Amino acid sequence: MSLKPKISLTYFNIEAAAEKVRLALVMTNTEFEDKRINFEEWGAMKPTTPYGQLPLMTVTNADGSVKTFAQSVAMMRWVARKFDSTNSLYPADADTMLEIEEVLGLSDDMTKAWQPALYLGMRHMIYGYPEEWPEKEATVKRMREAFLKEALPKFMGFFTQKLEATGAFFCGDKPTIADLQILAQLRYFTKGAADHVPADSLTPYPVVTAWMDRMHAIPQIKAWYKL
Ligand SMILES: N[C@@H](CCC(=O)N[C@@H](CS)C(=O)NCC(=O)O)C(=O)O
Repeated sequence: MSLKPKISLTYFNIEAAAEKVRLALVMTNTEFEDKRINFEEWGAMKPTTPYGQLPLMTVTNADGSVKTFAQSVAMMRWVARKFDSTNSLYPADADTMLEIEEVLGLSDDMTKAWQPALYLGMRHMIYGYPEEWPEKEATVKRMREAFLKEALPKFMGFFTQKLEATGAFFCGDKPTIADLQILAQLRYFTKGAADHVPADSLTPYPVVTAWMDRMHAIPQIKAWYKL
């Protein structure tokens, strides 16, 4: 019998990049240490990490060997491939994989559209930039409002089309890692988590919010968020 490796996931005490990995671990009923550090601890830890970024995942195998990995999407794919006994979260079959990867690519495109507006408002905090220039706050506001007005409806339209075609999840009748990544990505827009991004930003997209409700009703996810 092969024993499951011990997994420790280190990130900040937020959802963001680590949440899709946590969701893959939760969905596959894989025990893990959910290690959350604060920004002060991060200052000391950053120079010791391979790429100066979190999340990091440490895997301790049954033979005692230990390896640490970066890159959240790689972690999510690995967890799903390795631990999903139903083989439906990220099947190895090439045709299914292509469908899943297409949706993951679409989600990445949305992230690229959002990140400039997000990071301009946060980089003084994360990277310690000495950031007070005139018009900064107004620029952040303008960029975030432009995202909500132009890019968000475009991506919600794409997501709606995909979900209407299946009537269930992004790639068929079962959730895959594409659903996990997009759920983690969209929850942010329902929480009032960023300035100028209202908690009802997704209300105009009922097909997408109904899918979010479906995801939140999955027993492991429901328990994870204590819903
Ligand atoms: N491609 C990486 C990106 C990781 C990343 O951007 N991490 C950010 C937080 S979301 C970070 O560690 N920022 C702190 C820093 O750069 O000092 C991944 O998906 O894991």
